[in-house]
Amino acid sequence: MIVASEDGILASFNAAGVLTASDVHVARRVAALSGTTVADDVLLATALAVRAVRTGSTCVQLDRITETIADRGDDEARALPWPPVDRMVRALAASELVTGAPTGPLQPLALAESADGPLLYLRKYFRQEQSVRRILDARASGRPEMDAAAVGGAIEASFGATEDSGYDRQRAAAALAATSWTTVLAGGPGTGKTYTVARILAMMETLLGDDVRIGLCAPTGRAAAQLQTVIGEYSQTHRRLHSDPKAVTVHRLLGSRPDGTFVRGAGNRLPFDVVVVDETSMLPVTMMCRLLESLRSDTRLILVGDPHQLVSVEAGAVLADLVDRGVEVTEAAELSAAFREAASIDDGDFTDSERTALAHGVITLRRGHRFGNRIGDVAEAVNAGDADRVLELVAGERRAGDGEPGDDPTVTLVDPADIDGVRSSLVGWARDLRAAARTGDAAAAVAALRSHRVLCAHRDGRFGVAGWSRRILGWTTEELGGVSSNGDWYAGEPLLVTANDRAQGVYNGDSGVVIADGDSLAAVFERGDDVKKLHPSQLGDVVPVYAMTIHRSQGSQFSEVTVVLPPADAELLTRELLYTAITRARDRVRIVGTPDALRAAVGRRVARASGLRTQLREVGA
Ligand SMILES: Nc1ncnc2c1ncn2[C@@H]1O[C@H](COP(=O)(O)OP(=O)(O)OP(=O)(O)O)[C@@H](O)[C@H]1O
Repeated sequence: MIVASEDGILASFNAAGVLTASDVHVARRVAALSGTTVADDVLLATALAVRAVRTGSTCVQLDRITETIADRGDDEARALPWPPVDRMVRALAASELVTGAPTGPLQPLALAESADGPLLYLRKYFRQEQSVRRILDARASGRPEMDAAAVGGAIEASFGATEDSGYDRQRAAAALAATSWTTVLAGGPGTGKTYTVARILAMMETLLGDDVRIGLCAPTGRAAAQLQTVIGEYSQTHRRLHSDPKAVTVHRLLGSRPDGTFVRGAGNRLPFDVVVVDETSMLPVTMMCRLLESLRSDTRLILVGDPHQLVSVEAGAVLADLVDRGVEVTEAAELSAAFREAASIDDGDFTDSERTALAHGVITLRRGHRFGNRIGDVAEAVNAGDADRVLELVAGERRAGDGEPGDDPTVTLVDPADIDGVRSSLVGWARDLRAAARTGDAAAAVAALRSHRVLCAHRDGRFGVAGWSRRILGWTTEELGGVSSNGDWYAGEPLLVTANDRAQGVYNGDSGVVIADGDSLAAVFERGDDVKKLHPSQLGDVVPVYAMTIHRSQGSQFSEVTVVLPPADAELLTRELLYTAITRARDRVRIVGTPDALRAAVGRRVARASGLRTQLREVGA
């Protein structure tokens, strides 16, 4: 939207789409805090800092602004009157918005020097990031006193004896968690992060006693419910966990109040001995900061997640920053003797960069336990940004009778003009779903539901969820017959929950299916090996789901996934998005899109600026 009242420097940036109307308004309000006229360079920099937060960064990396914003093949943005960076930095360093005015303490901006060049922050995010850094550094400066032999014994008790003498990263993760105050447990989907967490908790009980207080949390209600299911199943099957911890959202753990404040904080810390955060990649810096401030210094913190996945829509990608930071830090990194002994490892087991990461409490699981190698190989090539390799691995879709089935069909690229194969697969999916649902077989219905899912980058438009849902409904109606037209549920209808409902135990992003239930209908949701059944009147916010956004699919798994790519120039189409979509599948992936779109996705990264990866020096502090 164009801001009609804006006639200064921001107008052309607004007209070119670099700044939104809200960026302009917020920047003007921030600038007004100085009480004097603000130089154009400072005003523009302020608006770019506001824009940075809107697009998920905690700061703007000033010497990369034209690169990250203008060089997206957008001539209009490139032709804007971008000021020279050094002039902008000088103006900022002298600005009262950065230094504070003699008349008052207001300093809404923070300017810092870093190895990544000058960074400009809205001060709130600077403070949060600094707080995260300070607390993590303080926690890393000491280690829990542990008897290595006891830790080794507890690991063996919870993971079981092993004959394999090689380096086992899951066991090493447990040794790290026992001997560090903060552990980052990273890994792709299906690498056994949750499997390892369950065993780490059992190990902690052995080491710290059955009355150890464990806090389990995740950024979303659904992720928390999933964590709970896996830990609960582990506890039941292995009869090991005595403390019966309950997983909640991070907000709930911290006691969030309706006014946006929290019960927990530096003055009222959490009572736990061990806190586990799952799906940490989705945790924004604001919540990470609040969580860290609420921890006692002798609480072990285990941050679990996949740093390559899509991150929170709010500012900050703390997990990815911590993983990168672990690898990039160059000072000599020492592994603790207790860790070495408990994990029974020697230096020959890993590379220098892995050693540095371990010394900073970061361990990355690498072995996939869920899907075949081909999906893992494609995901790895996507992460590495190797588009040629991705295209090599992704076979063209072959139709019946098309000749020799030479290539591995696990991951295929489907020409958007030729989607007959996708159509028949989806009609087959809907047929199985209806058949299972009509007999009232809940287990078969949820199995059919998870056998295929269409994932789109966008919500609206031809390539989005709206367009594809219409298309799939059209195909199924044509081939399988119509369903109720008055908006009532029908047996075999796939549903998506769109808001958390703790009372019923369903969460935003959960999918379920309607089945026959005697003379009536019920909705069923998969919960680990169990099924949750709810009556229509118990469900508020649900919509039919024939396709869903990749964002919403985070944390879900399907046997088969069809990924719809938007055109190559869609800004949303990024490496992280493609990676997240592909890794939702266990057995098969179809990518509907052109080779150009696939290349564009692999090439475009979500650029999230932050100062957490490097050392900072505040200018004018
Ligand atoms: N060492 C192991 N031995 C046997 N099975 C394993 C091992 N590690 C993991 N698994 C199994 O592999 C599957 C995937 O593990 P898990 O769910 O813990 O992975 P994850 O990394 O948490 O995945 P996601 O991030 O997708 O939730 C599970 O069925 C788990 O039981």
